[in-house]
Amino acid sequence: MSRVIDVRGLNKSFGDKRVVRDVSIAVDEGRITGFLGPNGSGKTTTLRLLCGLLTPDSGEGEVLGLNFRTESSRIKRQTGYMTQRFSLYDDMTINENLVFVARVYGLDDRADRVDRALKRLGLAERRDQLAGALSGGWKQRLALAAATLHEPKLLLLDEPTAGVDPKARREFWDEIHALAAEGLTVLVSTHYMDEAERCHDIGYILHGELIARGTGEEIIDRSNLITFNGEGPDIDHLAHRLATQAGVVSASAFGAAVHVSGVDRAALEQALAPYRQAPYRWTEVKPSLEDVFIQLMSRETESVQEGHDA
Ligand SMILES: Nc1ncnc2c1ncn2[C@@H]1O[C@H](COP(=O)(O)OP(=O)(O)OP(=O)(O)O)[C@@H](O)[C@H]1O
Repeated sequence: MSRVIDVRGLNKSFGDKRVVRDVSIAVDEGRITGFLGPNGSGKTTTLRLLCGLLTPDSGEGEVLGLNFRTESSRIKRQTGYMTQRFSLYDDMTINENLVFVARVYGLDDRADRVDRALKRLGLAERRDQLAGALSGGWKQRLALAAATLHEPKLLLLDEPTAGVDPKARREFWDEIHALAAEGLTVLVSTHYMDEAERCHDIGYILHGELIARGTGEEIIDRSNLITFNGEGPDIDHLAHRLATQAGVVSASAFGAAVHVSGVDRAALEQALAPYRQAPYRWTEVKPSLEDVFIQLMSRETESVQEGHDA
């Protein structure tokens, strides 16, 4: 398996605002890497730097075996990019949109390429429908068809399924995995837990820094987070009360249960002590990825309170 991205010390500022801070990242061929983090943490900017759409202030390394600073135009030609907003033409059909994209890229065998993309993404029967008349899920498929029409080696997806229903999201991700199985390397920014769980690897970005990296399992193991699952009456109020206790990083209701997490076992036990009796039932559970991300995000609140330099 070859290394598709190997970049070190990436920095980017807009004016006096540092948006990406010393990011180093390595990604192997055929891997799907998800970038998570709060709004404005630098996910989109990092993706754009890696494919040469933005020029970094500093950093070195290779993307697709090319120098990512001096050969960005060659990298761009082998990269597909799907932006957050639907960027195709509502008043053109699916087919017309794809033919148009093929022309803009100057692709050969246009009709064949478009046919293959339509078949692959299950769009063939809808080829004459106006893009503007499609539901969110079908629009995303069309956008994916357009972004992969030139058969890129690297695919960047910026919050690809925002506002798309779970079934369409699942199908979209099945397709992403099929593409990855053929060797396409995928970088995706997302806020959705189910998407994070479908990535091979995850990077968590906070204030432009890559503060956690690895598989979901590795990130959970390294978090040192302790989580208890509690059941009993009036769970919503219990979650609310526990959330403000010392030693509790997060307390959230999930249906009829509450997930309470912390990093200091003694302090967490102390917070739970008043409720360690009937009718409440507690079991220690493995933290979920969501529990860990909430903990990572709580560092943001702390650093804002401490006056993080912008
Ligand atoms: N072209 C630009 N000029 C100035 N500031 C920018 C530019 N692009 C992004 N920013 C700022 O950089 C910061 C990081 O933005 P970015 O879009 O990378 O974050 P993000 O993590 O992708 O956020 P979201 O989850 O909301 O999409 C934000 O404060 C944003 O306002």
